Amino acid sequence: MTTIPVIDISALSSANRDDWQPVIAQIDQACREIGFLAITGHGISQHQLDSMFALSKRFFEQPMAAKEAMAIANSSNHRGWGSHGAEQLDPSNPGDWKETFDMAMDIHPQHPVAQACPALYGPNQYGELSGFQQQMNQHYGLLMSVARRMLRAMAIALGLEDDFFTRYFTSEHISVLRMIHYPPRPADQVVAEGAMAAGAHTDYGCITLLAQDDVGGLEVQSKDGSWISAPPVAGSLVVNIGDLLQRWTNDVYRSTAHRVRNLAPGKHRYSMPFFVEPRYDTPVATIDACISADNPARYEPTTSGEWILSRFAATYAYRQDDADA
Ligand SMILES: O=C(O)CCC(=O)C(=O)O
Ligand SMILES: [Fe+2]
Repeated sequence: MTTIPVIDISALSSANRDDWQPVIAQIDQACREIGFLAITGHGISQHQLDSMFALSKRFFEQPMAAKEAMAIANSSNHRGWGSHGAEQLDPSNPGDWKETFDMAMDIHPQHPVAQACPALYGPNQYGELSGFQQQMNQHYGLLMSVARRMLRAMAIALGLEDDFFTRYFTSEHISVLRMIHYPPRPADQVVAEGAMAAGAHTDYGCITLLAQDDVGGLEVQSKDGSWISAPPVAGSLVVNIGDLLQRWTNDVYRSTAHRVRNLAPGKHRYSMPFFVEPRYDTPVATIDACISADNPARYEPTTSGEWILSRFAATYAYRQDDADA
């Protein structure tokens, strides 16, 4: 495979269930073979995506003090603005060069889910930008409706009830909308050969829906280890499988490593991943239909919250080791 498939999912919105099947088969094949696809016909207009990128640009152009006032480091539930660039510890070996903003459902600290799992639930930090909170929340709703359609298609493809996955997204799920700005690296920064704007990683959750601007640079690792480009396709969203869904499906669906190539000097890049993650107490036990003689059960049962928190912990340990090195 040298490209990721582009699939028009408009038939999934048909009232006639028979129309869904050809699209479901294409999605299923992409999830098994490469874990990455691009979708069109998802119902979010180019105009809406453009207005979100314009909002993102305005957001990141705010003065540093305004962004620092909503620093993710001051949030107990991973919401707000983060900059790896500003915290670069070793300028001769710079890693990712990006700033981010994370938001999710805005939940009062007294809500039972926030009481039960304060590391994943709580308030957002929006700052002062006019209209920002409303636009982010409206876009979050649009993306969630696409995510539900995709999760329903995957459930049907795997021979499960239509709502096998979506039932864990009816309320208090932990999906996160992130905006990313990859600024140009400073002229005096020494960049190692092969340095990436975003290093190779897999995503934690069930699926990710990604909007990218027209700069390009996203690459996906294929089964043979080679890197293939996932170039911008106008109006599309990139969809990829995350580790939690790979685990749930006993590796039938693949969570694939991806990275973003370093940008040409002076270039800015903007992207917007939406990490689709179910309620913290979702039981994630290997789906029976994904177990066979050739593919025996590989994983112990876990919960969504336990899994996501273990991945956060691993990331922090890794970063800590990195800093100590
Ligand atoms: O910026 C991109 O295109 C990819 C971002 C990404 O993979 C991530 O944030 O998990
Ligand atoms: Fe990613």
